[in-house]
Order: sequence, then structure tokens, then C-alpha cells
Amino acid sequence: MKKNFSTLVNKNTITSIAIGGFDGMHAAHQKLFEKLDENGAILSIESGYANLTPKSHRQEYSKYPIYYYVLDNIKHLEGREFIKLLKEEYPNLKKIVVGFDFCFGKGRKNCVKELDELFDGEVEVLDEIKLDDIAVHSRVIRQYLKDGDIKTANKLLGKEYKIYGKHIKGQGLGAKSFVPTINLFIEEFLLPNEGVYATKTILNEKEYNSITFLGHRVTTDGSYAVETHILDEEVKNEEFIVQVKFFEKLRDNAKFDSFDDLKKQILLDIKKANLYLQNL
Ligand SMILES: Cc1cc2nc3c(=O)[nH]c(=O)nc-3n(C[C@H](O)[C@H](O)[C@H](O)COP(=O)(O)O)c2cc1C
Ligand SMILES: Nc1ncnc2c1ncn2[C@@H]1O[C@H](COP(=O)(O)OP(=O)(O)OP(=O)(O)O)[C@@H](O)[C@H]1O
Repeated sequence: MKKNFSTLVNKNTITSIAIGGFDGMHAAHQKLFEKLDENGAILSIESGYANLTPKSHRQEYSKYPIYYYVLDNIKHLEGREFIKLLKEEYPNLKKIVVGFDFCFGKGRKNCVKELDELFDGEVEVLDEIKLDDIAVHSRVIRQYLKDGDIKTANKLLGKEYKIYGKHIKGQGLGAKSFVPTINLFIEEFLLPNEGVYATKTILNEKEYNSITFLGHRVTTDGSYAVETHILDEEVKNEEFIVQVKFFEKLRDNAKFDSFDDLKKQILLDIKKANLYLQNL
């Protein structure tokens, strides 16, 4: 995880900012950041809903320092007061970059027109960015993930969707009856829908091809689990924090009549994941 370095940057040096929620740090967000100058910064307004790139993970996806503002603490400000706050916080601010739908101030009464009127520097507004005719927004990406459409989600993100989890103890059944897995406890991150995915897993900064099951273990104890099996290598994981990148959904979760049937299916899944990942 890349540490937030905004505390190391003197706000007096900031000359341009991009403003928004920035959950996902997706392809459209990155287009906004391209409009910043070398003394740029990102102002991330926290509404409490971020689950694609929770706050503590966002800095990983930009070279610009990120400053966080809690929406509840600033939403009472009139538009003029918000701009005054920006001018006070960033005395050398010359440029503000936002998207076409940016609104601010009490009741979201002010949008890009008012921003231009109230701010005495340059305001750059980007038109809605689409990829293959799909508007790029955090809420749109969340829906693709919930539908298991990883390919489209990744296209809009401009990178593979990645989650962080904590290694926890499993049922102890995997290595004995199926294949060994790393069981994960996931907090804050949105999980794609139940099923089996071709993934890559990062342990101690090394990336391994892997296959990941998410869902209720309807064939065994019925409880919800996130489990990753590293392909082609025997790995004894000593890491507590594990990262999983999603590439493609291979199939839905299913209930099998016997452990044997599930094992046969898992071996087929592994073949499919290997084929997919080796051809990337
Ligand atoms: C590739 C893969 C696919 C899986 N598919 C299913 C499934 O379709 N249905 C299910 O109930 N469990 C599925 N599982 C979960 C197994 O039930 C689970 O690995 C087993 O219960 C062992 O759990 P443990 O690691 O906690 O011991 C799958 C696991 C893997 C690794
Ligand atoms: N597709 C897009 N095209 C241009 N600008 C965008 C686009 N998506 C977001 N922005 C801009 O990026 C900044 C961050 O916006 P925000 O965090 O609301 O993104 P979002 O992806 O639209 O989120 P949500 O789906 O939650 O509304 C804002 O200035 C917003 O106007």
C-alpha cells in the first residue's frame, strides 16, 4: 500500500487541484489528473461510500498528493464560502479541474457555471468521458462488479480491480479434500458477485497466477468465504495482508452433491484459469 504523502507537501506550493469523490481512481478520474500541473493535488471529498478504493488505498493510484475532506464537515458551506476555504487552504491556487457534473456548496446549488464565476483563476471542465459508449463513473463500475462483469469494470477502471484482505484461518478442508487456499477477510472493498474468478494474487510484493472463489460455500459449511488458490506453485503464505486482482469470472457459485464432484469441478476451473491467465 502506498502511504499517503499529502502531509509531506506544503499546501502553499499547490497551484492546481482536481475535486471530487474519486472512488476507484478510474479512467475518467485519471483524465482529470492529466490536466493538473506539476504542483497539482487531488481533493477527495469523503461521503462515506467509497468501496472501490477505500481512502487508505487511494494514493496508490496517483503521483499527486491527496487531501481528504469529509463531506459532512463542509456541506453546510455556501458556494462562495467553499471557494474562500480553498483559497485559504491553497493560497497559490491558480487552476481547478472538475468534470461536467461537479456541484458544490450547500444543497449542491452551485455547479460548473458558478465555479467559473466564483473562482478567480482558471477552471477546466471535462466533458463526460465514455469508453465504448459507456460513461465512466464509480457507480457504473460498482454495478459491473456486482454483475460479475470484470472485463467491463476493468476497462472503465483502466486497470484490474484489486482488493486487499487479511489472511484468516479456513475450515481446514481445502488442502485435504480440494486444493489448498488462502482464506481472506475483506473489509471496506466491494466484492464482485459470488463465483469463481481468474485472478492474480500478490504476496510479499510477488504476483502469482491464482483462482479465487467468492461466495457461500454451499457444498460444505454454507458460510461466506473469499478463498484464493495459487496456481502452479506451492506457496506457504506468511503474509497477513494479501492483494487479489480480478481478471475474469469463470463461473457462478454452485452446490455439488458430493465433495468429489466439487473437487472435479475445481480441477476444471483451475485448467480454465491457467489457460486464461497464460494467454493474457
Ligand atoms: C476454485 C474453487 C472453486 C470453488 N467452488 C465452489 C463452489 O462452486 N461451491 C462451493 O460450495 N464451494 C466452492 N469452493 C469452496 C470450497 O468449498 C472450499 O474451498 C472448501 O470448503 C475448503 O474450505 P477451507 O479452505 O476453508 O478449508 C471453491 C473453492 C475453490 C478454490
Ligand atoms: N465520466 C466522467 N467524465 C468526466 N468527468 C468525470 C467523469 N466521472 C467523474 N468525473 C469528474 O471527476 C470528479 C470526481 O467525481 P466523482 O468522484 O463524483 O466520480 P464518479 O465516478 O462520477 O462518481 P459517482 O459514480 O459516485 O457519481 C468530479 O469532478 C467529476 O465531475
